[in-house]
Parts: sequence; structure tokens; C-alpha cells
Amino acid sequence: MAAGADSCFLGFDFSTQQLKVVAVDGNLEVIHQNSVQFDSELPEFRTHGGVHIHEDKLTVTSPALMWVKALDVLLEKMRNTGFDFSRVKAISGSGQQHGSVFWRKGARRTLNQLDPQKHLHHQLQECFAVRDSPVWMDSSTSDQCQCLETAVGGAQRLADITGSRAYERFTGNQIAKIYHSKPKEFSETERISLISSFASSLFLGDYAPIDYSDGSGMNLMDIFEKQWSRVCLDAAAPQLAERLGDLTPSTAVLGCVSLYYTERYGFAESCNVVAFTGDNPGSLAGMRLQEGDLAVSLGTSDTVFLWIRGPRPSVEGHIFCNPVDCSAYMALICFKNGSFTRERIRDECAGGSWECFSSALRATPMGNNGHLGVYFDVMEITPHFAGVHRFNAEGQRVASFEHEMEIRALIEGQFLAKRVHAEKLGYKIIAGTRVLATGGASSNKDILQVLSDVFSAPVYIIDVTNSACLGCAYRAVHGLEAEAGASFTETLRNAPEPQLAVRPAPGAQEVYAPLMLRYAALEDQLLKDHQKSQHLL
Ligand SMILES: Nc1ncnc2c1ncn2[C@@H]1O[C@H](COP(=O)(O)OP(=O)(O)O)[C@@H](O)[C@H]1O
Ligand SMILES: O=C(CO)[C@@H](O)[C@H](O)COP(=O)(O)O
Repeated sequence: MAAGADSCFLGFDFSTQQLKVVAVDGNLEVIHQNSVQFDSELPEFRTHGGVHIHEDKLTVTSPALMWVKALDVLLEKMRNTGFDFSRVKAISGSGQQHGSVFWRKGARRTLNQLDPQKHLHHQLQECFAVRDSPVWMDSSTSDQCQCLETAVGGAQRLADITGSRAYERFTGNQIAKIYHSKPKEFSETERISLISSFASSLFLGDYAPIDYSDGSGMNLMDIFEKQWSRVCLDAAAPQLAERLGDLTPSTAVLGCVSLYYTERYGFAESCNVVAFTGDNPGSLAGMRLQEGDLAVSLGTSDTVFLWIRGPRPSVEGHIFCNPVDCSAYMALICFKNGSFTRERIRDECAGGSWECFSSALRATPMGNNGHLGVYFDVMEITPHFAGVHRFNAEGQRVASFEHEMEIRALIEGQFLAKRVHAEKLGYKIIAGTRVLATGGASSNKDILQVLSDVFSAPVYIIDVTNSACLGCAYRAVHGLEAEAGASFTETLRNAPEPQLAVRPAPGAQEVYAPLMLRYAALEDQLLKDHQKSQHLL
């Protein structure tokens, strides 16, 4: 790698609950980490878990200005620790996927003329035509999803173009909802960004393009042609192409940081901004996923993702363009009931302590003596139903489990679901399979042990639980070399390898192989019951 050891690269992650940053030096060693928690450090925005859940329980938004203020606070925290911004050669970053920011007419001029004497949030407060941005947890756009699928010729046809059938959180459907429900705000909008491209716009002092990988999560982009799909744009809203701007390769250098950052924080004028992307694509880069590996991210959402070459989009799961290799793809499955559900069960069954939660996992046997649970506190994405459902070893529904059993049922249920759905996508666990874990809950070894047992495969972790930040610091390094043709793997060959965290316990395969079949059948039945109750069958 070309950079000297005294140079440095930053990776930001605008995720659901916090803004985080990781800095690596020219030897790819992590030299700084910092974060801003939205709920506790920016209480004036009154978020819970970084979001506002509206009265209908379906609409979920976050104030765009909160993310701007978080950046003010984060950069000041870094400066207060003596962080030397003049060493930074390039930055990149990621954002929670699918969320959208609606810039008001005139916002571009404000971005172009940022005054280094003032905070960003003071200057940008009038710049959003829609103050509360829809985020990935929103599930209020079923009607728009139906319209889009009808317009293109069905769910599979939409997946063949965009990599996914219509999903409520996907940006095109969210834009269609805003167009119909807030026509005035829509007409005042000059640009629509994803959270990732909104964040890079803050650094560039100008509108940044949406990258191919995060752009794949919109139901608007043709993932094979890597351009907007005319039929999808037309189905969502008028004059959308001009409001979305161009798409860009995820490895592209977009320009240099604006004067605001050089004058206020001492960044070098030559500091490059490499395209920002989605947090899951960022994690793929951070874990340096190889073909054959399976990554499990245990953040606010839980996701499973894979590196793939010959994508075959289907009506389950998503195909995104690969963020580090333009000729490849990634498959992703998202589960909405992740950390918040684990926190609820921790509070109800383990006195609010992760240590007690872990003790319960250690005290209970693999397979939970046949007790199985499905814990969907909110409408799940994969599969699409809600509710808490508990079953005893005989398959009979029961109303409750004792505390320790409940904790194991939750974690086993979450991981059985991941394996069942990964295998539905065609993934096979074979000898040599590595499961790479990341996200906040990957710091919990007892949770990782269950993951390893359910998948009957060793689990690896990287030092930094936030692989999206690390991945984006790596992408910043690679961005400077990508134009000359260097591959991500070559550029990152000296980065630390993921470390083995846990191996499956003896006998795990025998316990979980039959449980997987049982879980899959149960989930199918619960889905059918839900569809019947909604008159969908
Ligand atoms: N020791 C732990 N055991 C299990 N979960 C944990 C532990 N520590 C933190 N977490 C979970 O990590 C979550 C945050 O994960 P993170 O990946 O940072 O989220 P995001 O990137 O979506 O903001 C918290 O909501 C919390 O539930
Ligand atoms: O919707 C998805 C992926 O499709 C989520 O994974 C979001 O990208 C949110 O990420 P976290 O904040 O939970 O990491």
C-alpha cells in the first residue's frame, strides 16, 4: 500500500442509533474510534433508539438535522482528543440503508457556501423540505409496493430488474408515499439523497451521487445496467431522475472535502472523499468477506450477507451491487427484530444485564430441550408477520417460558431463522465455511457460541465491532488506488485477518439439523396463518 504510516483514513457510519468513526493509519492499524449516541447525546431530538415511531406504528422517521448535529459533535469530540485532521488523506463512510433525505430548493447553495465559523446544524436547519426522514424501520408503504410491482409486471419481474421485489422500507416506495402524502414538500425538493450520499454531501459541500451498492436498496435501480430503471422511476414519482442525480461506482473518488473542513478542523485541502455506501456493504468491506464466507451483523437490525458472482434475484432476500468489486454482487437478508428484541428480553428476563443474559445461555442446553420460540415484536421483514409464539417439545403452543428458557429460545430462534433463510437463498454450509460476526451484539461471546452451534461452523470476529466504519476507512484507502486498477483485496492484503472467536460445541450438528427443519415448518405455518387472517391466501 502506497500511503506513508503517518497518513490516515477515516470511515464514518451514520447508523440507526449513533454516528461512529474509525481512523486507520497508513499501516491499516486502527488509531482512533469515536461515536455520538443520538438518544443520550442529542436528547433535544427526543429519539428512542435513534428514531421516532409514529402513532400508526408503521411510520418510522429520524430528524435529518439530528444527523447533521451529530457530525458537528463528533468532529468536535475528535478535535478535543487532539486528533490531527491534517494527516487524513481520504475519508469514506456509510449510512443505515434505504433512508432518504429531501433537500429543499436552495440547499445546494447553502452547502456550497458553508461558513467555517458556524456549526453545520445552524446553517442547514432550513435545508430539508421533509424534516423527518423515512428510515429503514418504516413499514407504511404497502400500497406503494403493490403499485410498483403492478407497474413493472409483478414481484419477480421487479426483482429481476432491481435485485429485490418491492419492500416497504425501500426508498422508491418511500418517495412515492411522500409524493402522494406531502405534495407541497415534494415540489419543494431539489434533491433526494440516501443517508449515505447525504453524509458525503456534508463533507463535499455539494450534492454527492448515490453509489451503486446502496442504490441497489431503492427498488429504482437496474442492478445489471447500473442505471436508474425508467419504468420504476415513472411508477414512483414524476421528474425523479433529476431529483436523484447520477449514480456512481462505490469505489469512486468524488472530490475533496469542502473548505469548511479545512478551515474549521484543519483537514488538508487535498483530502479526498470516496463515495459513501450502505452500512451492510460497508461491513462486507470491513470483514474483507471472501466468497464462501457468510457474514452475520447483529446491530439494530440483524442481517446475513454473502459475496456472490452470478446473482439470481428472487422474491425473498435482496441482491445488491458489490461495494468493492464492480463485477460482483452481494446477497442480503434483513431481520427487523434484532437488538431491540434482545434488549426487551434482557430487561424482562435478566434484570437488564447482558452478563445475566449470558449466564442464562451458558446454563441452558443446546436445543433448549425442544422449546422453540419466534419473537417478532414488530412486523418482521423476513418473513412478513408479527407476534411472539412459543412452542414446547411436543409442538404445542405455550403462553410463557421460564426466564432462562426464554433467553435461549430467543437467541436460538433468531439464529435458526438466519440459517433457514440463508439456505433458502441457496447458501450451503460446507467444511471450511467461516461465519463472520459483527455489530454490537457480536461483543457477546455466549451469543456467538449459539451462532456457531446453530450454523455448525466456526465464528470469526474482527477487533472493531463496527465493521462498517472500518470497512469505509479501508474503502477510503482503496479509493485512491482503485482508479489505477488495484483490487480491494490487493490494497488490503496487510490488514489484520478476522480472529477465531468460537467453534461449534461437539454434537451441535446433531441437535440443530432436526431443529432447523422444525423451525422452518413452524415459520411457514405461522406465515400461512397470518396470510389467512389478512385474507391474502
Ligand atoms: N454485550 C452485549 N450483548 C448483546 N448485545 C449487545 C451487547 N452490547 C451491545 N449490544 C447491542 O448492540 C446494539 C448496537 O449495535 P450497533 O451495531 O452499534 O448498532 P447500529 O450500528 O445499528 O447503531 C445495542 O442496541 C445493544 O442491544
Ligand atoms: O434495512 C437494512 C438492510 O436492508 C438495515 O440493515 C439497515 O441498513 C440498518 O442497519 P443497522 O443500523 O441496523 O446496522
